[in-house]
Amino acid sequence: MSAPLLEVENLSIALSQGGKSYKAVEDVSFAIASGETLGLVGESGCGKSITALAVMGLLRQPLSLGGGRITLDGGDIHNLPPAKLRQLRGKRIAMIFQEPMTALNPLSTVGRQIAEMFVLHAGAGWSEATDRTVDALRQVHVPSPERRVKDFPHQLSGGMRQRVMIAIALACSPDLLIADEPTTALDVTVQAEIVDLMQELCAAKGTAILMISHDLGLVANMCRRVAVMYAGRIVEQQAADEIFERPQHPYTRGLIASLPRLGARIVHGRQRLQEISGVVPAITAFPAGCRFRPRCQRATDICQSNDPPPTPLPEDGLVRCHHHG
Ligand SMILES: Nc1ncnc2c1ncn2[C@@H]1O[C@H](COP(=O)(O)OP(=O)(O)OP(=O)(O)O)[C@@H](O)[C@H]1O
Repeated sequence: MSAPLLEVENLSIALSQGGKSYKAVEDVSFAIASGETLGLVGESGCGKSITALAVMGLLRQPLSLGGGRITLDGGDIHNLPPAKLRQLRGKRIAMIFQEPMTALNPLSTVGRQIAEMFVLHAGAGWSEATDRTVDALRQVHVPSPERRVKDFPHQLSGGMRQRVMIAIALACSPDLLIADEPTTALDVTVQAEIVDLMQELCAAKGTAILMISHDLGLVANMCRRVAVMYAGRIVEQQAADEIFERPQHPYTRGLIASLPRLGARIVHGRQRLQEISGVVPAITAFPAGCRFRPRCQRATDICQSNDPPPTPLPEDGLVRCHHHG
């Protein structure tokens, strides 16, 4: 891989609760090169979103940076003064969230919210920004953009709002887009359109993507590499096709088995999917040894007593399991 654009090294995120400190995320490392796509996948509560917040420099109490380094082009993000960090967000790193309604200002027209990006981050005047806004809406295939700029977020459908979020995020051609479950709240047909659009625009602008999702199928389809997260740690990281061909961690296998497949057995009109039994443990109750042990069919004594260290796999991959393969 060429020199990384973003490098996250041994990231830990601390959670303060009831006078105690817990590690919500521990020893997480990954890198993304310019224009590359990396998927971060895992069930709800594994620590994907707070990892993204750490990359954006947006961790707030009770969460804080517990250790490690996050660098963009070699510069430590967390050492930047607040004003520089604000500049970096939007201009170099942009983020799209699951529910655009919470990220958009309900009291401001969508046109104004896009134009602000050009004014704040690209030094444009308001009249130039307004012209560029219409173009930006056209790029994300919003019909009649000249009229839509005057709409407020509640006047748009969920899919159109997410297109507006993409227009805002990509307005200044950022180096990195972090997309946190960007399609989860949308209808399946709209989901595919939004993913295609995001990929197409990022490829045209050379923007790298950190795609966060619980859906391994979606992530593997659109990303070159995939990092699988479980209970605050990356348990496997590999090229996307390798993850499907040769999954190494029992958790990754479980995620694959729970994906709907074409041609799979249909029982009572529905596909029977294999769910991973049990739930992700709470941060305050991570089990000793391997954190996946209570849910793992391969677990043996060593999994209870010893935390599995990261084992290197070919092509910069890694797995954390005593019985991988
Ligand atoms: N502000 C907060 N205060 C306390 N705990 C938090 C806070 N934010 C997140 N957490 C906890 O941190 C853990 C990881 O949360 P995170 O949102 O990163 O998970 P996730 O993998 O992105 O799942 P989801 O898709 O549901 O957001 C969860 O146990 C969550 O309850």
